[in-house]
Amino acid sequence: MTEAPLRVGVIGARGRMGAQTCQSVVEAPDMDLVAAVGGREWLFSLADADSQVVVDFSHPDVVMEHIRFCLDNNINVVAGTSGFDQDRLDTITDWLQAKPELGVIVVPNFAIGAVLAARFAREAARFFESVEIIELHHAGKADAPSGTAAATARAIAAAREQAGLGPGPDATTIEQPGARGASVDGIRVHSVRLPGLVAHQEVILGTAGETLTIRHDSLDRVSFMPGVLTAIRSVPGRPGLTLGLEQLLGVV
Ligand SMILES: NC(=O)C1=CN([C@@H]2O[C@H](COP(=O)(O)OP(=O)(O)OC[C@H]3O[C@@H](n4cnc5c(N)ncnc54)[C@H](OP(=O)(O)O)[C@@H]3O)[C@@H](O)[C@H]2O)C=CC1
Ligand SMILES: O=C(O)C1=N[C@H](C(=O)O)C[C@H](O)C1
Repeated sequence: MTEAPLRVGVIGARGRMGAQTCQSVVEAPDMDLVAAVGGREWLFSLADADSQVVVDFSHPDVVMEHIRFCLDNNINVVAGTSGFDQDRLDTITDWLQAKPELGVIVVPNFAIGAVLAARFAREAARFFESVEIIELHHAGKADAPSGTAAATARAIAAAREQAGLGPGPDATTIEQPGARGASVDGIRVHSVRLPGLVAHQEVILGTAGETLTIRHDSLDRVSFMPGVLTAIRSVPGRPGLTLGLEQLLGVV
């Protein structure tokens, strides 16, 4: 017996990622796109359409409200929107206690190369005195630093702490505000915004006499789609909160 297609809704459907996601869901033989909404005013149509999974590519200011709405209406969530910190993840975990059958997957970056690059950076972190991140994105990006860079920085900081490494040597005594980038858990993150870019990140590690650069480039938003479809297929069978694609792809 063939299974019925998964009923999928998309929030942020008119946006860069939302539009690409709608197209990929329509093309997937095992999914039906049952609702495609811009924002808050049409959220109810996700429930009316009996969505099983909702994918969110909206804005950091509203994504939590969207997740809450979905859980209240018994819908699993794949959240690709940026802006998640530990407080937000803890809040989702609290909400899920009342809905133990539902799943939420929060993914900072759906591109396989980005997932691998973050893993390689985490592995390399303990061998180098210093590390900084440069992330480069299109000029329309809502936030800085990127969610990918923030997640990478947090993972690197945790790996450094576990290895007993303190702050890297940094002799800057005079600097203009911002010149050294933002500090995420003590890791410097520099954000570049330019028309022509899509989504790019370099992790540069340095120690005596050598550097290692781990770079990933998304040149087209199709790079995110295999990961998005994997998360949609997985979430109904993964109750609770899942952070990142690593477990789904076996990159652990
Ligand atoms: N996890 C990943 O791999 C990726 C994540 N992202 C993230 O996805 C998010 C969206 O990116 P992108 O598609 O480029 O952004 P866009 O600006 O192109 O699209 C955002 C969409 O969200 C809607 N939206 C914006 N603000 C609100 C609001 N206040 N309330 C309701 N809806 C709102 C917009 O609606 P309207 O059209 O009506 O303005 C639009 O449809 C970002 O956080 C980005 O960082 C992006 C790429 C990959
Ligand atoms: O806004 C984007 O474009 C992207 N956002 C995500 C992020 O903030 O990390 C993922 C990717 O970098 C593209």
